[in-house]
Amino acid sequence: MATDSWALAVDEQEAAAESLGGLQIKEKDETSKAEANGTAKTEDDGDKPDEDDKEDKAAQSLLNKLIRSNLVNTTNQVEVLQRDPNSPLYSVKSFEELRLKPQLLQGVYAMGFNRPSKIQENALPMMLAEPPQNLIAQSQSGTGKTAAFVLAMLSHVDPAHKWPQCLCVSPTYELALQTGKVIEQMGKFYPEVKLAYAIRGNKLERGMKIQEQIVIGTPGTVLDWCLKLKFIDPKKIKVFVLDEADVMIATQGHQDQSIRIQRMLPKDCQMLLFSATFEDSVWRFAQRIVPDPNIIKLKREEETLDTIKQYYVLCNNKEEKFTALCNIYGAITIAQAMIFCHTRKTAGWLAGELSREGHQVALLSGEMVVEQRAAVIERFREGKEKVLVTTNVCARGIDVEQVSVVINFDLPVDKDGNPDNETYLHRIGRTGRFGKRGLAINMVDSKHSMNILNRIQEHFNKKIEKLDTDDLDEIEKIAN
Ligand SMILES: Nc1ncnc2c1ncn2[C@@H]1O[C@H](COP(=O)(O)OP(=O)(O)OP(=O)(O)O)[C@@H](O)[C@H]1O
Repeated sequence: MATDSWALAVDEQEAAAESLGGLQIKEKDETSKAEANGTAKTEDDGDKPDEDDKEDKAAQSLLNKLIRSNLVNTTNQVEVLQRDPNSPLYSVKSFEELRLKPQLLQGVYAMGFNRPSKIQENALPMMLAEPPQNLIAQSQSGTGKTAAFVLAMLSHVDPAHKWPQCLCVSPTYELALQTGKVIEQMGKFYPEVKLAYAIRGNKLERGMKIQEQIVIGTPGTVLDWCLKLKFIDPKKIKVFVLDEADVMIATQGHQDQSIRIQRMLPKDCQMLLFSATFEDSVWRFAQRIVPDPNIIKLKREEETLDTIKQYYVLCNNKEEKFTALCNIYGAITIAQAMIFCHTRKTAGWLAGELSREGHQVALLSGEMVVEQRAAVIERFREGKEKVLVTTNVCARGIDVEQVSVVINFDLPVDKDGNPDNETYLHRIGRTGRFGKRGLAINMVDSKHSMNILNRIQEHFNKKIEKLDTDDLDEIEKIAN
């Protein structure tokens, strides 16, 4: 299906992904994974839904970090539960109030932070208090948790001591590297403090002792370094951070390893745990890791369909859906659109067809590793491409504010073929705060998909209007 310009666009995307630097781009063994999963039946000629539809929390979290350049705004209030309810509740509105070391304040400002984020206002005074306080903090990705605990670790180390004093565990190698980068950035003007990575592949000579004051790594390697190889003396650790607890517990074995690490630490070691979500399993785990915690929670901003105009278009097959799409493009001006497909095959086909029609198309699908996906999204955000065709892989977590038109080329369904209301809302919903008007167009091509649409409509109790894409006047109206 590839046309020259399409092939060129893919080359450009791949080059962009490679130039992202820092992290290695790895090939994934998609074929064998897809074969292993070969039973799934879909509307698309037996084609399989994108492999990465399966929740991959670590990849999602990494993608979020790679594409995010700013704090996520929220109007919700922070909830604080103090261990000692009688002690005054401190919160700060500026970094100066924290009496940070000048080198660290310089680092914070060099990163472009003017004032603490919502979660940092309460978390930082607790984390920097004397005596140290334990903390469990939950808030969505992008609200400033990493920056907060990095600042706490850097504040607590004594650079004169050449041994590990702060230990941070992350669920994956890549996530550990990302946090390491923040430590390096924030500690830029504090060069006496050094950082070591306890990650697979980082082999040290037996018998040696680590001199770096901060160690960041994955639970298995950290445990080995403390217990088996004795590179780290856990009794000298003053601050223990467990990051991304929700991602951590999704991986077999990480929970036990983390608990075993925690048990080796001294009683007065400060324990800090962070999570983007707080389901019961995370909460139970958090309580095993952090004794006598203070708790800070920041609710996620709710998405709504209130400011969205929703339509559906009746078609018979994917070719007709494509024609309808072209008619829409012919009638209204669409600055940028995201188009969601159920399978990689449909997404690839559609991207090729659109490209043939002269659209600048970006394609996002499961065979790309996270860094490549991040690069494609980045290019789209910069406006280099006007249409982003994607499978479910990026339905979550990407926040492209300028996109006002979302097209469900296939309706979102879960693995059992039922309507996936949550994904529907997440794709087209907007937070009240950024209540820009949006347009959502759903393509319906069978009785089955009409049924899905009706159920989505019922679920949200919001009418989805029928749109006749052969009638140009009618299409023009929806843009007003
Ligand atoms: N006080 C602040 N002022 C401005 N920007 C900030 C501040 N704190 C953090 N940031 C920036 O906001 C973004 C999100 O912060 P951070 O990574 O700490 O959030 P997080 O809650 O840990 O999310 P994630 O788990 O996805 O990393 C980063 O780009 C970070 O540099």
